[in-house]
Amino acid sequence: MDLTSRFNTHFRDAIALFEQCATELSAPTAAAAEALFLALSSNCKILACGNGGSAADAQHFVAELVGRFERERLPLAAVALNTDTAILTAVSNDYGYEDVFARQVNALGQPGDVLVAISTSGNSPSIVRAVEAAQEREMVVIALTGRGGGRLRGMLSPHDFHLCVPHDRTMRIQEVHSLLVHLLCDGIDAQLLGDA
Ligand SMILES: O=C(CO)[C@@H](O)[C@H](O)[C@H](O)[C@H](O)COP(=O)(O)O
Ligand SMILES: [Zn+2]
Repeated sequence: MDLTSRFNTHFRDAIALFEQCATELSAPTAAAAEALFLALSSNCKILACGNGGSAADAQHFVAELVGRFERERLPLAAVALNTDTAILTAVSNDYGYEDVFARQVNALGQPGDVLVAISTSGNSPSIVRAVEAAQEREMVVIALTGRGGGRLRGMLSPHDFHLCVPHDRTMRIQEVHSLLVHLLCDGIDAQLLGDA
């Protein structure tokens, strides 16, 4: 097995996708970063959720906001909904896994808050329900998806933001999501602290 050649193909596929995303996603990601800054400036908060690798992305995003990204600044109001094992197990056990994030959105979400919903397929029921709950609570939704956006595509309103990676492979989509998380952090800090 020629792993070197295999990995070379991965690098080239990732480079081509990042090139395409630079063209297609820079503007919508800038708009999403502006919405996040506006919410934080209005004393609203950010909730983030995802499953599996996307759960890690949601935690990563929130850690950059509550801790810091590249520059010193005040901590920012953000919560990852996929981190508290007592809540995750209780809600899954008592209501079903589909409600695991929606229940927390209903507990914490206020009008003007932002839900960052991360799903490579756009079809995970727990994420779909979280988005429904956020919309019922008049929150703004920023959806990071792939594969055309799945069910989430048809649910988003003109006030929401859809960052859909134009690829069908989960690993490739997640690689771009990881960059998008950093761009959103960079965009918030640039608006807070100026260009650096
Ligand atoms: O990271 C990976 C695969 O690369 C997995 O853990 C993956 O995130 C899980 O299968 C998720 O449950 C997929 O959910 P979603 O992205 O379709 O919402
Ligand atoms: Zn993964």
